[in-house]
Order: sequence, then C-alpha cells, then structure tokens
Amino acid sequence: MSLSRLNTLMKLAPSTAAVRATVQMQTKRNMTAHAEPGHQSGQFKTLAVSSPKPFVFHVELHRPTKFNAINKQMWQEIKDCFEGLAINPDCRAIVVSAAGKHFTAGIDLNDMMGVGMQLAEVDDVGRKGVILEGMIKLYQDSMSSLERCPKPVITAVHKACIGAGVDLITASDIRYCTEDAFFQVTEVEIGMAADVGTLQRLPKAVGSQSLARELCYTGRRFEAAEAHASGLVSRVFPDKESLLSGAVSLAETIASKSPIAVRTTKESMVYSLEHTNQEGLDHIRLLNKLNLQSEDFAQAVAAQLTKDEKPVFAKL
Ligand SMILES: CCC/C=C/C=C/C(=O)SCCNC(=O)CCNC(=O)[C@H](O)C(C)(C)COP(=O)(O)OP(=O)(O)OC[C@H]1O[C@@H](n2cnc3c(N)ncnc32)[C@H](O)[C@@H]1OP(=O)(O)O
Repeated sequence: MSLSRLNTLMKLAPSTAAVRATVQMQTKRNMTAHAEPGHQSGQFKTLAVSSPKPFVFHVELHRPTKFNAINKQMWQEIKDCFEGLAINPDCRAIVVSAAGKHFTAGIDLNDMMGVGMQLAEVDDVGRKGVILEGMIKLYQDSMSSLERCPKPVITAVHKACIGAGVDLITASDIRYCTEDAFFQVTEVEIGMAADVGTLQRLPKAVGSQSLARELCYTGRRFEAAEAHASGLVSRVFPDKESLLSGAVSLAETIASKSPIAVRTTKESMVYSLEHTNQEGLDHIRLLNKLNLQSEDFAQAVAAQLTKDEKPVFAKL
C-alpha cells in the first residue's frame, strides 16, 4: 500500500493526536474511578470475578452449595458488577458461568419466603405493593444490567438453568451450553408470571412465539439439543471445561477488535430489537457519523489493507 493512500486513510481521523489525548484522559479518569477494589474476587459475596485474559472478565455465579439460587444479595451484586464492568476500560467482553453442580436453580425460594414474612408485617395493600414494586424493579434492573452493559456478555450454562436463570441468559448477547444443560421457565410452577425479562426476551431469542409461549405456559424442561435447535444457544460443548474454554476464547476474539466498533455494534443490535429497521438505521447513522472519525477506524482499515499485524486499540 502506498504511503499517500495510508496518509489519506489516516486523515479519516483528522485529529489523531487529539483523539489519542482524549482517550488517554478518559481512560485515566475511568481507571481512577475504578481504582477501588473493583472487580477482583472478594468484592462480592455471591460472585467470583476474575480476568482470565487481557480485556476479558469472567463473572462466576458463586453460591455453589445453594445451586447458585439467586438471593437478594446476588440480585444486587449482579447489577453492581455489570454496571461497574460497563465503565471499566479494562473490560471488553464478559463470560458468565457458574460454580458447582448447576448453573442456577433460579430465585432462592427461601428468600422468597422471607419476602412473604416481611409483607405479612405490613397491613395496607398499597404499602405492600410499594415494597413489591421496589423489589421487582431491582430484580429487573439486575437482569437488564447484562443487556445494558455495552460490552458483549457470553453466558456459559451447565446443567440446570431454571426460572431466573432464563431471565439472566436471555439478557446476554451469546449463549453457549454443555450437552447436559437443561432449561425451564418454571415461574408458572410457583404461581407467578415471569417478570424480570423472560417473557420479553425469550421469544426474540428463539425466534418463535409459539415455542416461547409453550415453554412459558407449561414450565416444561427442555434440553441442550432443543435449546440449540431453537437458537436459544448457539453452541453446545461436551463438558464444562470445553464450554468455559470456548466461551473465554470467543471473548478473547471479541476483545481483540476495536472497542468502539464492538460497543456500537451491541448498542445498535439491542436498539434494533425494539425499533423498526428505519429507526435502527437512523440510530446507527448518528453513532457512525462520530465513530467513522475515530482512530480505531483509521487504524483498523489500514491494518486490513496492509495485512499488517493486528492493530492494538486504545482503551475506551
Ligand atoms: C420478583 C421475583 C422475580 C423473579 C422470579 C424468579 C422466579 C424463578 O426463578 S422460578 C424458579 C424457582 N426455582 C425452582 O423452582 C427450582 C426448583 N428446583 C429444582 O428444580 C431442582 O432442585 C434442581 C434442578 C435445581 C436441582 O435438582 P437436584 O436433583 O440436583 O437437587 P434437589 O435434590 O432437587 O435439591 C437439593 C436441595 O436444593 C434445594 N433447592 C433447589 N432449588 C432451590 C431454590 N431455587 N431455592 C432454594 N432451595 C432450592 C432443594 O429444595 C433441596 O433442598 P433440601 O431438600 O433441603 O436438600
């Protein structure tokens, strides 16, 4: 490739130095904001967080003796964790897996009994309603924090993924599982309509209202093969070890791309789920009128043309 062509390409990012300075300033600010114990293991009681590869984070549901049943603390910690990773410049892709025998047994039913007891202490129906609304909103925000996080989230499911587990995984970007995984939307079994994401996201994830409604109305258990055939998961692995290694390797690939490109791709795809094609096109046009001026774009195009080594992108 000629030098003049390269220069022309570099001009696509007219103030490269200024962009770099801004990125560095921003990165410094973000790093400072996250200099607190951050997402290292130990900050959370119900999650184990690590970074197995550069720019890749691994969030492990960690109540193995309780089959990772989601208690009040875990609902809160999932939200805190993903809100933190969303603005952590060292994080570009996230793998979610779970410790112990099952991925998750869903909501902690003992915790739910505790909520019942708390409500029993309040006489007025309106006041009980306010307590429940606050709880449901927190639990919804907890699950939605995976979707709202601008970094791709890959969920890696082994064995049981029940109730709230389906809410969690359908809010993620990519789902992998083991051959022995099984899934169940069991909310109807405990006398409630699912209210933290499954009813909204499962039909889109499987691309079939008929199948999604059947699963949600009956609480029927479905296995990895059916989850794969329906599109709920995109890959099935023989065991947990190969599952994790496949998920981390995918996260590594994603993390090697321009963080601006990946972030914008996720924003556009999530936005487009709930908007018309034209609205989606308007949205991405507005984002790309900025992003096509970024250093990442010039750098990546130049690397493609010159078949140079993979570009190293600045932190975002
Ligand atoms: C505002 C609310 C928003 C959120 C709503 C969310 C709703 C939901 O998540 S609905 C789903 C609720 N979960 C269940 O119904 C799970 C029922 N459990 C099972 O299907 C099985 O236990 C499971 C497949 C998870 C595991 O099977 P396995 O054969 O391996 O073990 P078990 O012998 O069945 O269970 C061992 C002990 O674990 C206890 N346990 C299981 N799940 C839960 C749970 N979700 N919460 C609390 N405890 C749970 C189970 O009762 C056994 O206890 P014990 O008899 O004392 O040994």
